[in-house]
Parts: sequence; C-alpha cells; structure tokens
Amino acid sequence: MATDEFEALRALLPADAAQRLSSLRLVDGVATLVLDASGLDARQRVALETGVTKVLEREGDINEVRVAMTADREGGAQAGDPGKLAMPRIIAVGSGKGGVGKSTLSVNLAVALARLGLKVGLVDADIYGPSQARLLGTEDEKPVAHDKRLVPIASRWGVPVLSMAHLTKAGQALAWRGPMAAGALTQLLEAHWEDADVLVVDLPPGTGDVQLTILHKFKPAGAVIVSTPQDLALIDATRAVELFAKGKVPVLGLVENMSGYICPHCGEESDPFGCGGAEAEADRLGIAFLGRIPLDIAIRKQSDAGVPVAAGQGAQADAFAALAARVRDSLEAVAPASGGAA
Ligand SMILES: Nc1ncnc2c1ncn2[C@@H]1O[C@H](COP(=O)(O)OP(=O)(O)OP(=O)(O)O)[C@@H](O)[C@H]1O
Repeated sequence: MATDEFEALRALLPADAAQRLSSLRLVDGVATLVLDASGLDARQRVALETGVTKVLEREGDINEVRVAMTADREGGAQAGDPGKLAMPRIIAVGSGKGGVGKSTLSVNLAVALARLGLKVGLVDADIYGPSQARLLGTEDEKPVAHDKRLVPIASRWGVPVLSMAHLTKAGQALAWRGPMAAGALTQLLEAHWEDADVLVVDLPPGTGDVQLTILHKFKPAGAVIVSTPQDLALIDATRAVELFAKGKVPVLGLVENMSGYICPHCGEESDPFGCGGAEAEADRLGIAFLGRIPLDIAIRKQSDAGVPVAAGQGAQADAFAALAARVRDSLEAVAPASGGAA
C-alpha cells in the first residue's frame, strides 16, 4: 500500500486508534490493522476495535476490517518464570499416525473451546502438511511482526491462528528439517499470544524431533491424542501416549475420530474403521476417553471450505462442544487458570 493511501486511511481513524496504530494493510478489500493496546482493559479494547471497524467499514473499497491487538503485558498461567516469555497453557494435539483427523480435531476443538468462553489461539506446528490456514480460511494472510514477534492472524471464528503455511509458499514447508523447522516453530509459539488463555497446538503426526522440541521447550499443560478406531492407528496412538508420558506432559485423554458412519442416503450406520477401539485402548492405558467424532461428509466438506463444523449448529457441533467441555475440565484439573477463572 502506498504511503499516501496509508496516511489517508490512518487519518480516518479515531485519534486514540491512530496513536496506537502499529501497522495497517489493505489487500483485496480486507483492511488488517495492528493496534498497540498496552494499558487498556478488555472493555477499552473492544471500544477501540469497534470505533476503528465502524469508520473503515464506511469506505467503499473496504469489505472487511480485521483488528489485532498487541500489548506489553504479562499473562497466562505459565507466567512467572523471570526472563521467560509468558505463555498461555498449551494443549498439544497429537497422533501416532498421519491422516487420522488431528488437524480437523485441533481446529474444531479450538473453536469449541472459544465458544465455551475461553480465549483460544491455534498454532499449526505440522511442518510437513500445514493445514490450519485453510481450515480457518486464512490462506492468503501473512503475519506482521511487532517487537520482533509475530502477531497471530485473526480468523472469522474468534480463534487467532499461526501456521507454517502462513510463513511459507505452498509446498515449501515440506522440505523443512531440523533446526530450520525448530526455529520457525519457535516463532509461531513465541508470537503475541499474551491475550490467549489456551493455545491449541496441532502437532505433526508421529513421535519425532519436532514433537520432542515442543515438549521440551514449551512444556504443554496437557495433550490430547487422536486416533481412528482401527488397531493399527491405536498401536501408533499408544506410542504418542508414551511420548507425552516420557516428557511428563499429562495426557488429557484419547479421542476416537471417524467413529461410525451414517449413510447420507439411506441413514444406515456402519463402522468402516470399527468403533469403540479407542475407548477400550484408553481404558487399557489408564487414560481418559474424551469422546467420539463420527465420520461425516459434512465435516470434510466444511473443513475444505474453511468453515469449522464446531462453529455451527447440529450434531457435529454438539459433539465438539462436549469434547471441548471435557478437555477444559481436564485441563483445569492439571493446570488451573491463574486466578481460578477459565
Ligand atoms: N470426522 C471426520 N469426518 C469426515 N472427514 C474427516 C473427519 N476427520 C477428518 N476428516 C477428513 O480426513 C482428512 C484428513 O484429516 P486431517 O487433515 O485433519 O488429518 P491429520 O491427522 O491432521 O492428517 P496429517 O497427518 O496429514 O496432518 C481431511 O480431508 C479431513 O477433512
């Protein structure tokens, strides 16, 4: 955006917002602003955002206004370690095996937790197949930096997100290995998450270096393991449980995804991958069973369209709401929110 265009838009802003403006971009009718909200309480932040949105939405060439707030305050339950960045509580979502629906589950869990009233952020740490940018409809966004740290990208669903896909060109992330990947992951996790109560982190599948880096460096408050009901997936899920146990990360429980299929034509229920295996395995491992998410074409279609089912109404949204409530309660048990409110 040209400087005069920037200044013209800036001049439209209420004076307090103009003073706090760190960056402003206008791309394809979407105005993205970053405001420094230091010293403001939640109500003042909302007032600031509303004021900005109102004036910019009146402009003919602006269809959407996205506002990100940054602030220099400490926050989160893991604050208090002097010299270390304050971090929200991290829920790591892992699976032993690829393709079991870990990313689908992570985004819907994040949205469902936000609907329960938590402030939730989502980090896509899946360097080999980042998908959260698409799942939240933010593929065309690039994060800006403030004070050398990335500012999470706002999504339509109230869950800000950062993904490896936001930092790379399509396909590039696949070639990332070792220190480069660890460096990029650190940037995503050490971004401006200070407003979040909880950070859902979508891990890559398996039990390799990236998972270990996150475990050791960022100490998740808890882990959710996703599996389909087949034996092979469950064997791998057991490995993921062991990885977290070794890293002393409490396992909040196991979720069975793609559990039971209801034919959209005849209504008959079938179990292409079996059913109930994860619950039995959770029982055997002595960990909680967090619930079942059915195999439903609506979940796949809505995911592809960047509209998480958990944001809507109906049986699938209810399934994710129930899952989120269990995850929230387990998290409270192992890592209560500071001040006791969640
Ligand atoms: N419950 C479900 N019902 C229907 N489709 C689903 C369900 N869960 C996941 N899918 C679909 O399965 C595919 C794989 O899901 P997803 O990408 O979430 O898996 P993943 O475990 O994160 O995979 P990867 O290991 O490759 O990152 C996607 O097309 C997704 O839309």
